[in-house]
Amino acid sequence: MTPLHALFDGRLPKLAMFDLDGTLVDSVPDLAAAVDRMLVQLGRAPAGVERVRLWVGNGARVLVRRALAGDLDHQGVDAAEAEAALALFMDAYADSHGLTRVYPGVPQTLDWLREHEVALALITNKPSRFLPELLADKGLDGYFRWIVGGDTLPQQKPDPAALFWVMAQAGVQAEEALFVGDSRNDVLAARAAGVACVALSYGYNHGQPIAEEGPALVLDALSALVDPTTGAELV
Ligand SMILES: O=C(O)COP(=O)(O)O
Ligand SMILES: [Mg+2]
Repeated sequence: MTPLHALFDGRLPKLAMFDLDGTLVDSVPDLAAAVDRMLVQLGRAPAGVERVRLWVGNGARVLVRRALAGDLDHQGVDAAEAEAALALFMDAYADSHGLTRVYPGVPQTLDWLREHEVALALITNKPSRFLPELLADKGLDGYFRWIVGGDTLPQQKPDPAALFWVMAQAGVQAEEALFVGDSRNDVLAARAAGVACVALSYGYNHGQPIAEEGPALVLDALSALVDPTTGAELV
């Protein structure tokens, strides 16, 4: 039995919803390059990859505010300055996917799920304008029947709205659905939607172990989800 079967009482979910950054792709090098370009254009010091890794997860607007504040807690950032900086970041990040890598085992796992007739969806806080080209460039287009970007709905994760929207489109109940992510936002959104959450340990959770957020299962590689030999245990 695979860990996925174990999560669903020996069956498979009808729908698997995926986070993108930190789950399917390691996008921090490109995000950091764009953040640093923005900071330098503003006459500030670059932040560097390691700090930007701590700040990714709540979409571009919050990432820019964190970069301006130099801190995860982005209090006191001037709203007009943040909007101007966001425009610089959006320009800098456009079409820059060259340093972004697909994590090991991702295409194989998506293929497996597709072969087993699990419907697939993508729910990311990344602005939607970046998605078509990024997904195509990384060979991840064509898998997802529904794609929700950070600006597709008024709410972003950790709000569960996107999960509810996709489940309604798919005609699937929460008990028949899975969410796979890397951060606290993903675990919280899944919990609020009543959906089982699998988390990847390698992603970006603001420097904290994702196990602390209490997902149903933590994996070190996505392929372990559908591998009957891993012996992964439910937590
Ligand atoms: O762009 C972000 O901040 C995070 O995107 P994600 O929801 O795919 O992790
Ligand atoms: Mg993520």
